[in-house]
Amino acid sequence: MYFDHFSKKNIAALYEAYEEELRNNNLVDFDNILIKACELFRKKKDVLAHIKAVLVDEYQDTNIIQYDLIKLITKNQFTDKTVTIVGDPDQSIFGWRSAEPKNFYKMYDDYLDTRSINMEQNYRSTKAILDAALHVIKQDDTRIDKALYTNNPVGIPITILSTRNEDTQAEFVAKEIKKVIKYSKGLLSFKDFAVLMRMNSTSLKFESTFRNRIINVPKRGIGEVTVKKIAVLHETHPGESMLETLHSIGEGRGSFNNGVRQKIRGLAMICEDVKTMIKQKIEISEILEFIISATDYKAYLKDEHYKDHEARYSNLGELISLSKEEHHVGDDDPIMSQSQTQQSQNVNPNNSDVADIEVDAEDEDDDEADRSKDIPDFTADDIVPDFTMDTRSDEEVDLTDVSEQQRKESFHFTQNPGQGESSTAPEAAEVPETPKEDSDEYDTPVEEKDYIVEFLEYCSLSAHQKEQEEAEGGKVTISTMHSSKGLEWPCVFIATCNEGSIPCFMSSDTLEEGRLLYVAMTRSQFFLYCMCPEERTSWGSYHVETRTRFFNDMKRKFYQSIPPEWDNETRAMLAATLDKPAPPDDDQLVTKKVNGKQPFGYSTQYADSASQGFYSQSQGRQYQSQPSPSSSRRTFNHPVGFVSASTLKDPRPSKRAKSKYTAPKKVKKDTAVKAEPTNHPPVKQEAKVKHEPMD
Ligand SMILES: Nc1ncnc2c1ncn2[C@@H]1O[C@H](COP(=O)(O)OP(=O)(O)OP(=O)(O)O)[C@@H](O)[C@H]1O
Repeated sequence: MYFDHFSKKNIAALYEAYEEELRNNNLVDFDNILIKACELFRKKKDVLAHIKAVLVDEYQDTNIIQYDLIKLITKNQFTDKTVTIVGDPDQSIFGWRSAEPKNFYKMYDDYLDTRSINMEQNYRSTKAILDAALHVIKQDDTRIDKALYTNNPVGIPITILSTRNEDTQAEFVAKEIKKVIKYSKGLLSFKDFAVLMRMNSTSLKFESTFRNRIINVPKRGIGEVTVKKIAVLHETHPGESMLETLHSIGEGRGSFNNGVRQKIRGLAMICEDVKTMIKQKIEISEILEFIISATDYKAYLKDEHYKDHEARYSNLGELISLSKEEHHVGDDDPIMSQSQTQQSQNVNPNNSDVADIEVDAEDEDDDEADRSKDIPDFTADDIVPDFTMDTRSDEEVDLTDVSEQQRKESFHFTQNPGQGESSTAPEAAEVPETPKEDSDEYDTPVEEKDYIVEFLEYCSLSAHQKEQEEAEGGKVTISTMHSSKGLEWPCVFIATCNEGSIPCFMSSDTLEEGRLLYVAMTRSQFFLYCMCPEERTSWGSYHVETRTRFFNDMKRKFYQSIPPEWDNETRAMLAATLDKPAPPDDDQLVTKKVNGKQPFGYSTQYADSASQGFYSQSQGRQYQSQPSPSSSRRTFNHPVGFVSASTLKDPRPSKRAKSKYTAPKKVKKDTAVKAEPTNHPPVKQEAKVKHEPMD
């Protein structure tokens, strides 16, 4: 309806106005970059004279104008140069932004001596993942078949797992990530996991669940880039305090988007409030409490320090208690002296950035393997089956020593004469004077804020964020399928593999949706989980969901409907796939079988001759696809919220599926990667087309 009213005429007028605005501001958008480059290369061919060769990657995503650009650069009297293009028609996923798979065939017309080289070896994924992904992509019967193979380990079948709804899906993923890290014994950390989804909106559930469970979410605050921009602005205005810079940004200085500007404005307001509190000699404990609350520091700790946020938060409590205690500053106190020296030499109290205060709870010197032990076990409400893996005591972060140490070394305060017991103001010599009413608050003498500055300075044991992240194994990636293109992770979860989501109800090109799922699946190196919630809520109402058609008729040996089981062989295969040394075998790591069957649905016969065993380059060790001798049998009980995918053909079509996807089989002529009737040789996977200079 909206579009009906918005006639083509209006759109044309709007576009003209948009172009005018770009011109007035001396700007070009991405499309214009291409258009203007083509214009330039047509008019001034000699600007291309220095180009010797052209290499185009992700060729399957080029559109018509990009193809013209390639031609302009490579085929004129100045630049009749070699061009090499690399692309995979099966990964053509940008049809909606005019990518043109037919560009592959155009190449043969325009470059007559084109040679193509098929690159069919996959170095990334296990054979099990490739098999499942090929099942999906092969449903496009218009595509050119290719003979993909890998010398990687067979691996384990992919997991296609039903969950009750999207909440339990996110819960499962959060817990499974922790479990896999734990069982991998140092092979994997958070950075090795990705959750991929068709639509951005799906990420919200994961973000909130990860906040609670893994405490690992994309940054929403003021990031590193913004901090750098603020610093540059500050430096270009000598004599201005940092707080003044923040205020000026809040009022519109510099190029920040509205969201960031608002955050900076908020930060400046917090600083102002703190200054006022200091002036009013408010107790440090109260100021601290205010800062913690105003900066939502608790949430920050949860986000950034998944492992020990509670311990860190209680450490802040310690700090507040400490600030309420009665202490005396000794002149010969080495800590005090050092602190004073630093302060008088270096510290401009006006620059103290309250938002950067970070209280570190412990030394992070434990290695990766030890860290994995720190991951808490699942709680009673776990939806993950009860694995028999040894759950040896997960070390809680012990703050006792830290707190004690901190207490010993802490900055000492004395009770402010005339104030109550809870007063935290320093002794008389260090009591800040109340600034004169008319004094410039930014010029407040250093001495006046000694007690605050020193206290904050001393207590701020901040670690560089990047080092911190590195120490904690990075972050789980949450990404759309489109954005995952070209990337890879040892463990990938694909969320909401349901009809309506993939293929997406908004897409008219089902084949492209299949390719998109193929791209997502082939991002994984070893573990691949395809999650299928049975119910979803959209716009306030429930829908029964159907698993995506792309999994229909998948061979049973290609997938399992329970989470992967772990044994030493799995871990050895994981290590071999990642080309890492395998951790020593662990008798506690139990192979589990479902009803006595082969745990993964893959029999040893499944492995082809090339992969009957597999070889770890790193260890020079030959592994066989045989069950571990230490394996024991186990039957799974599926707990609440966890539903076994007993069959991939869900007999119940969802309401949405019914309405949107009653006749999905027809291939739209203009959207498939269908070959034009042509005499050209077929293009296969990763076709490299090379054009030698023509005579
Ligand atoms: N010759 C090789 N030997 C060993 N490993 C390789 C080789 N070529 C590529 N790899 C590894 O295989 C993985 C995939 O490689 P790369 O990203 O170049 O492939 P790609 O074809 O661009 O993948 P995609 O298009 O699916 O994203 C990477 O981990 C890379 O290091």
